[in-house]
Amino acid sequence: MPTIDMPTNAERFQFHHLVTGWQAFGNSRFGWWPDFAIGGSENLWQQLLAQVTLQTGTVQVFGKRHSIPRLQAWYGPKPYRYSGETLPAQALPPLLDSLMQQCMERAQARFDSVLVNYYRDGRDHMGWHSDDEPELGANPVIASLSLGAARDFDLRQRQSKQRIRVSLTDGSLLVMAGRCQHEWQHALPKRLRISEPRLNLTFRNLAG
Ligand SMILES: O=C(O)CCC(=O)C(=O)O
Ligand SMILES: [Fe+2]
Repeated sequence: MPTIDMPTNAERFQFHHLVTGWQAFGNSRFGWWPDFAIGGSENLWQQLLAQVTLQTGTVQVFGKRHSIPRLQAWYGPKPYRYSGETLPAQALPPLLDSLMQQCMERAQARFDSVLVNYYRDGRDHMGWHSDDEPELGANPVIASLSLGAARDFDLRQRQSKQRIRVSLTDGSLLVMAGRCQHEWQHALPKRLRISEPRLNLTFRNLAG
């Protein structure tokens, strides 16, 4: 009988954690800096909410429109398309531009756009996906800056089902690079006991 290389339950549900700095899982690379914006995060929160226009959005699933479980805003030189909706191109407000420069330096990558997600409380969430829109290029680098309530962020390797869980704390920066968007999916699960809001900025490059 052929042996099937399936992970055991213990392997499947054992979470790996990230250490500070860069680390590789095969051809995927993660960068993790929990203290990236520590010190200024309270100010950032206030200023960002003043500069950013958050909107409710909808997605089309099997021909039906649903509102997405979070608020969002898009800034970049090109429109952002996802699940049947388009967010128009819009210049970055000054604060987002300066945060983008800092993230470029840390991530050693070029960015020109940012998707802002606002999670009103622990009910707001994001399901399993990869950031693999063709506009992002073959192996996109994505830098994710978090402010406000800490939320778990889960990653799962498509083939091995390996899992990583990282608590995206206030002021932290997570970078996904290499083959991450091919080999892994990620999600921000619901956390019903959390009543405080969270802001997340994912910097991306659409120019190519
Ligand atoms: O809010 C987060 O940390 C996840 C955001 C995300 O995965 C995305 O915008 O594609
Ligand atoms: Fe994502």
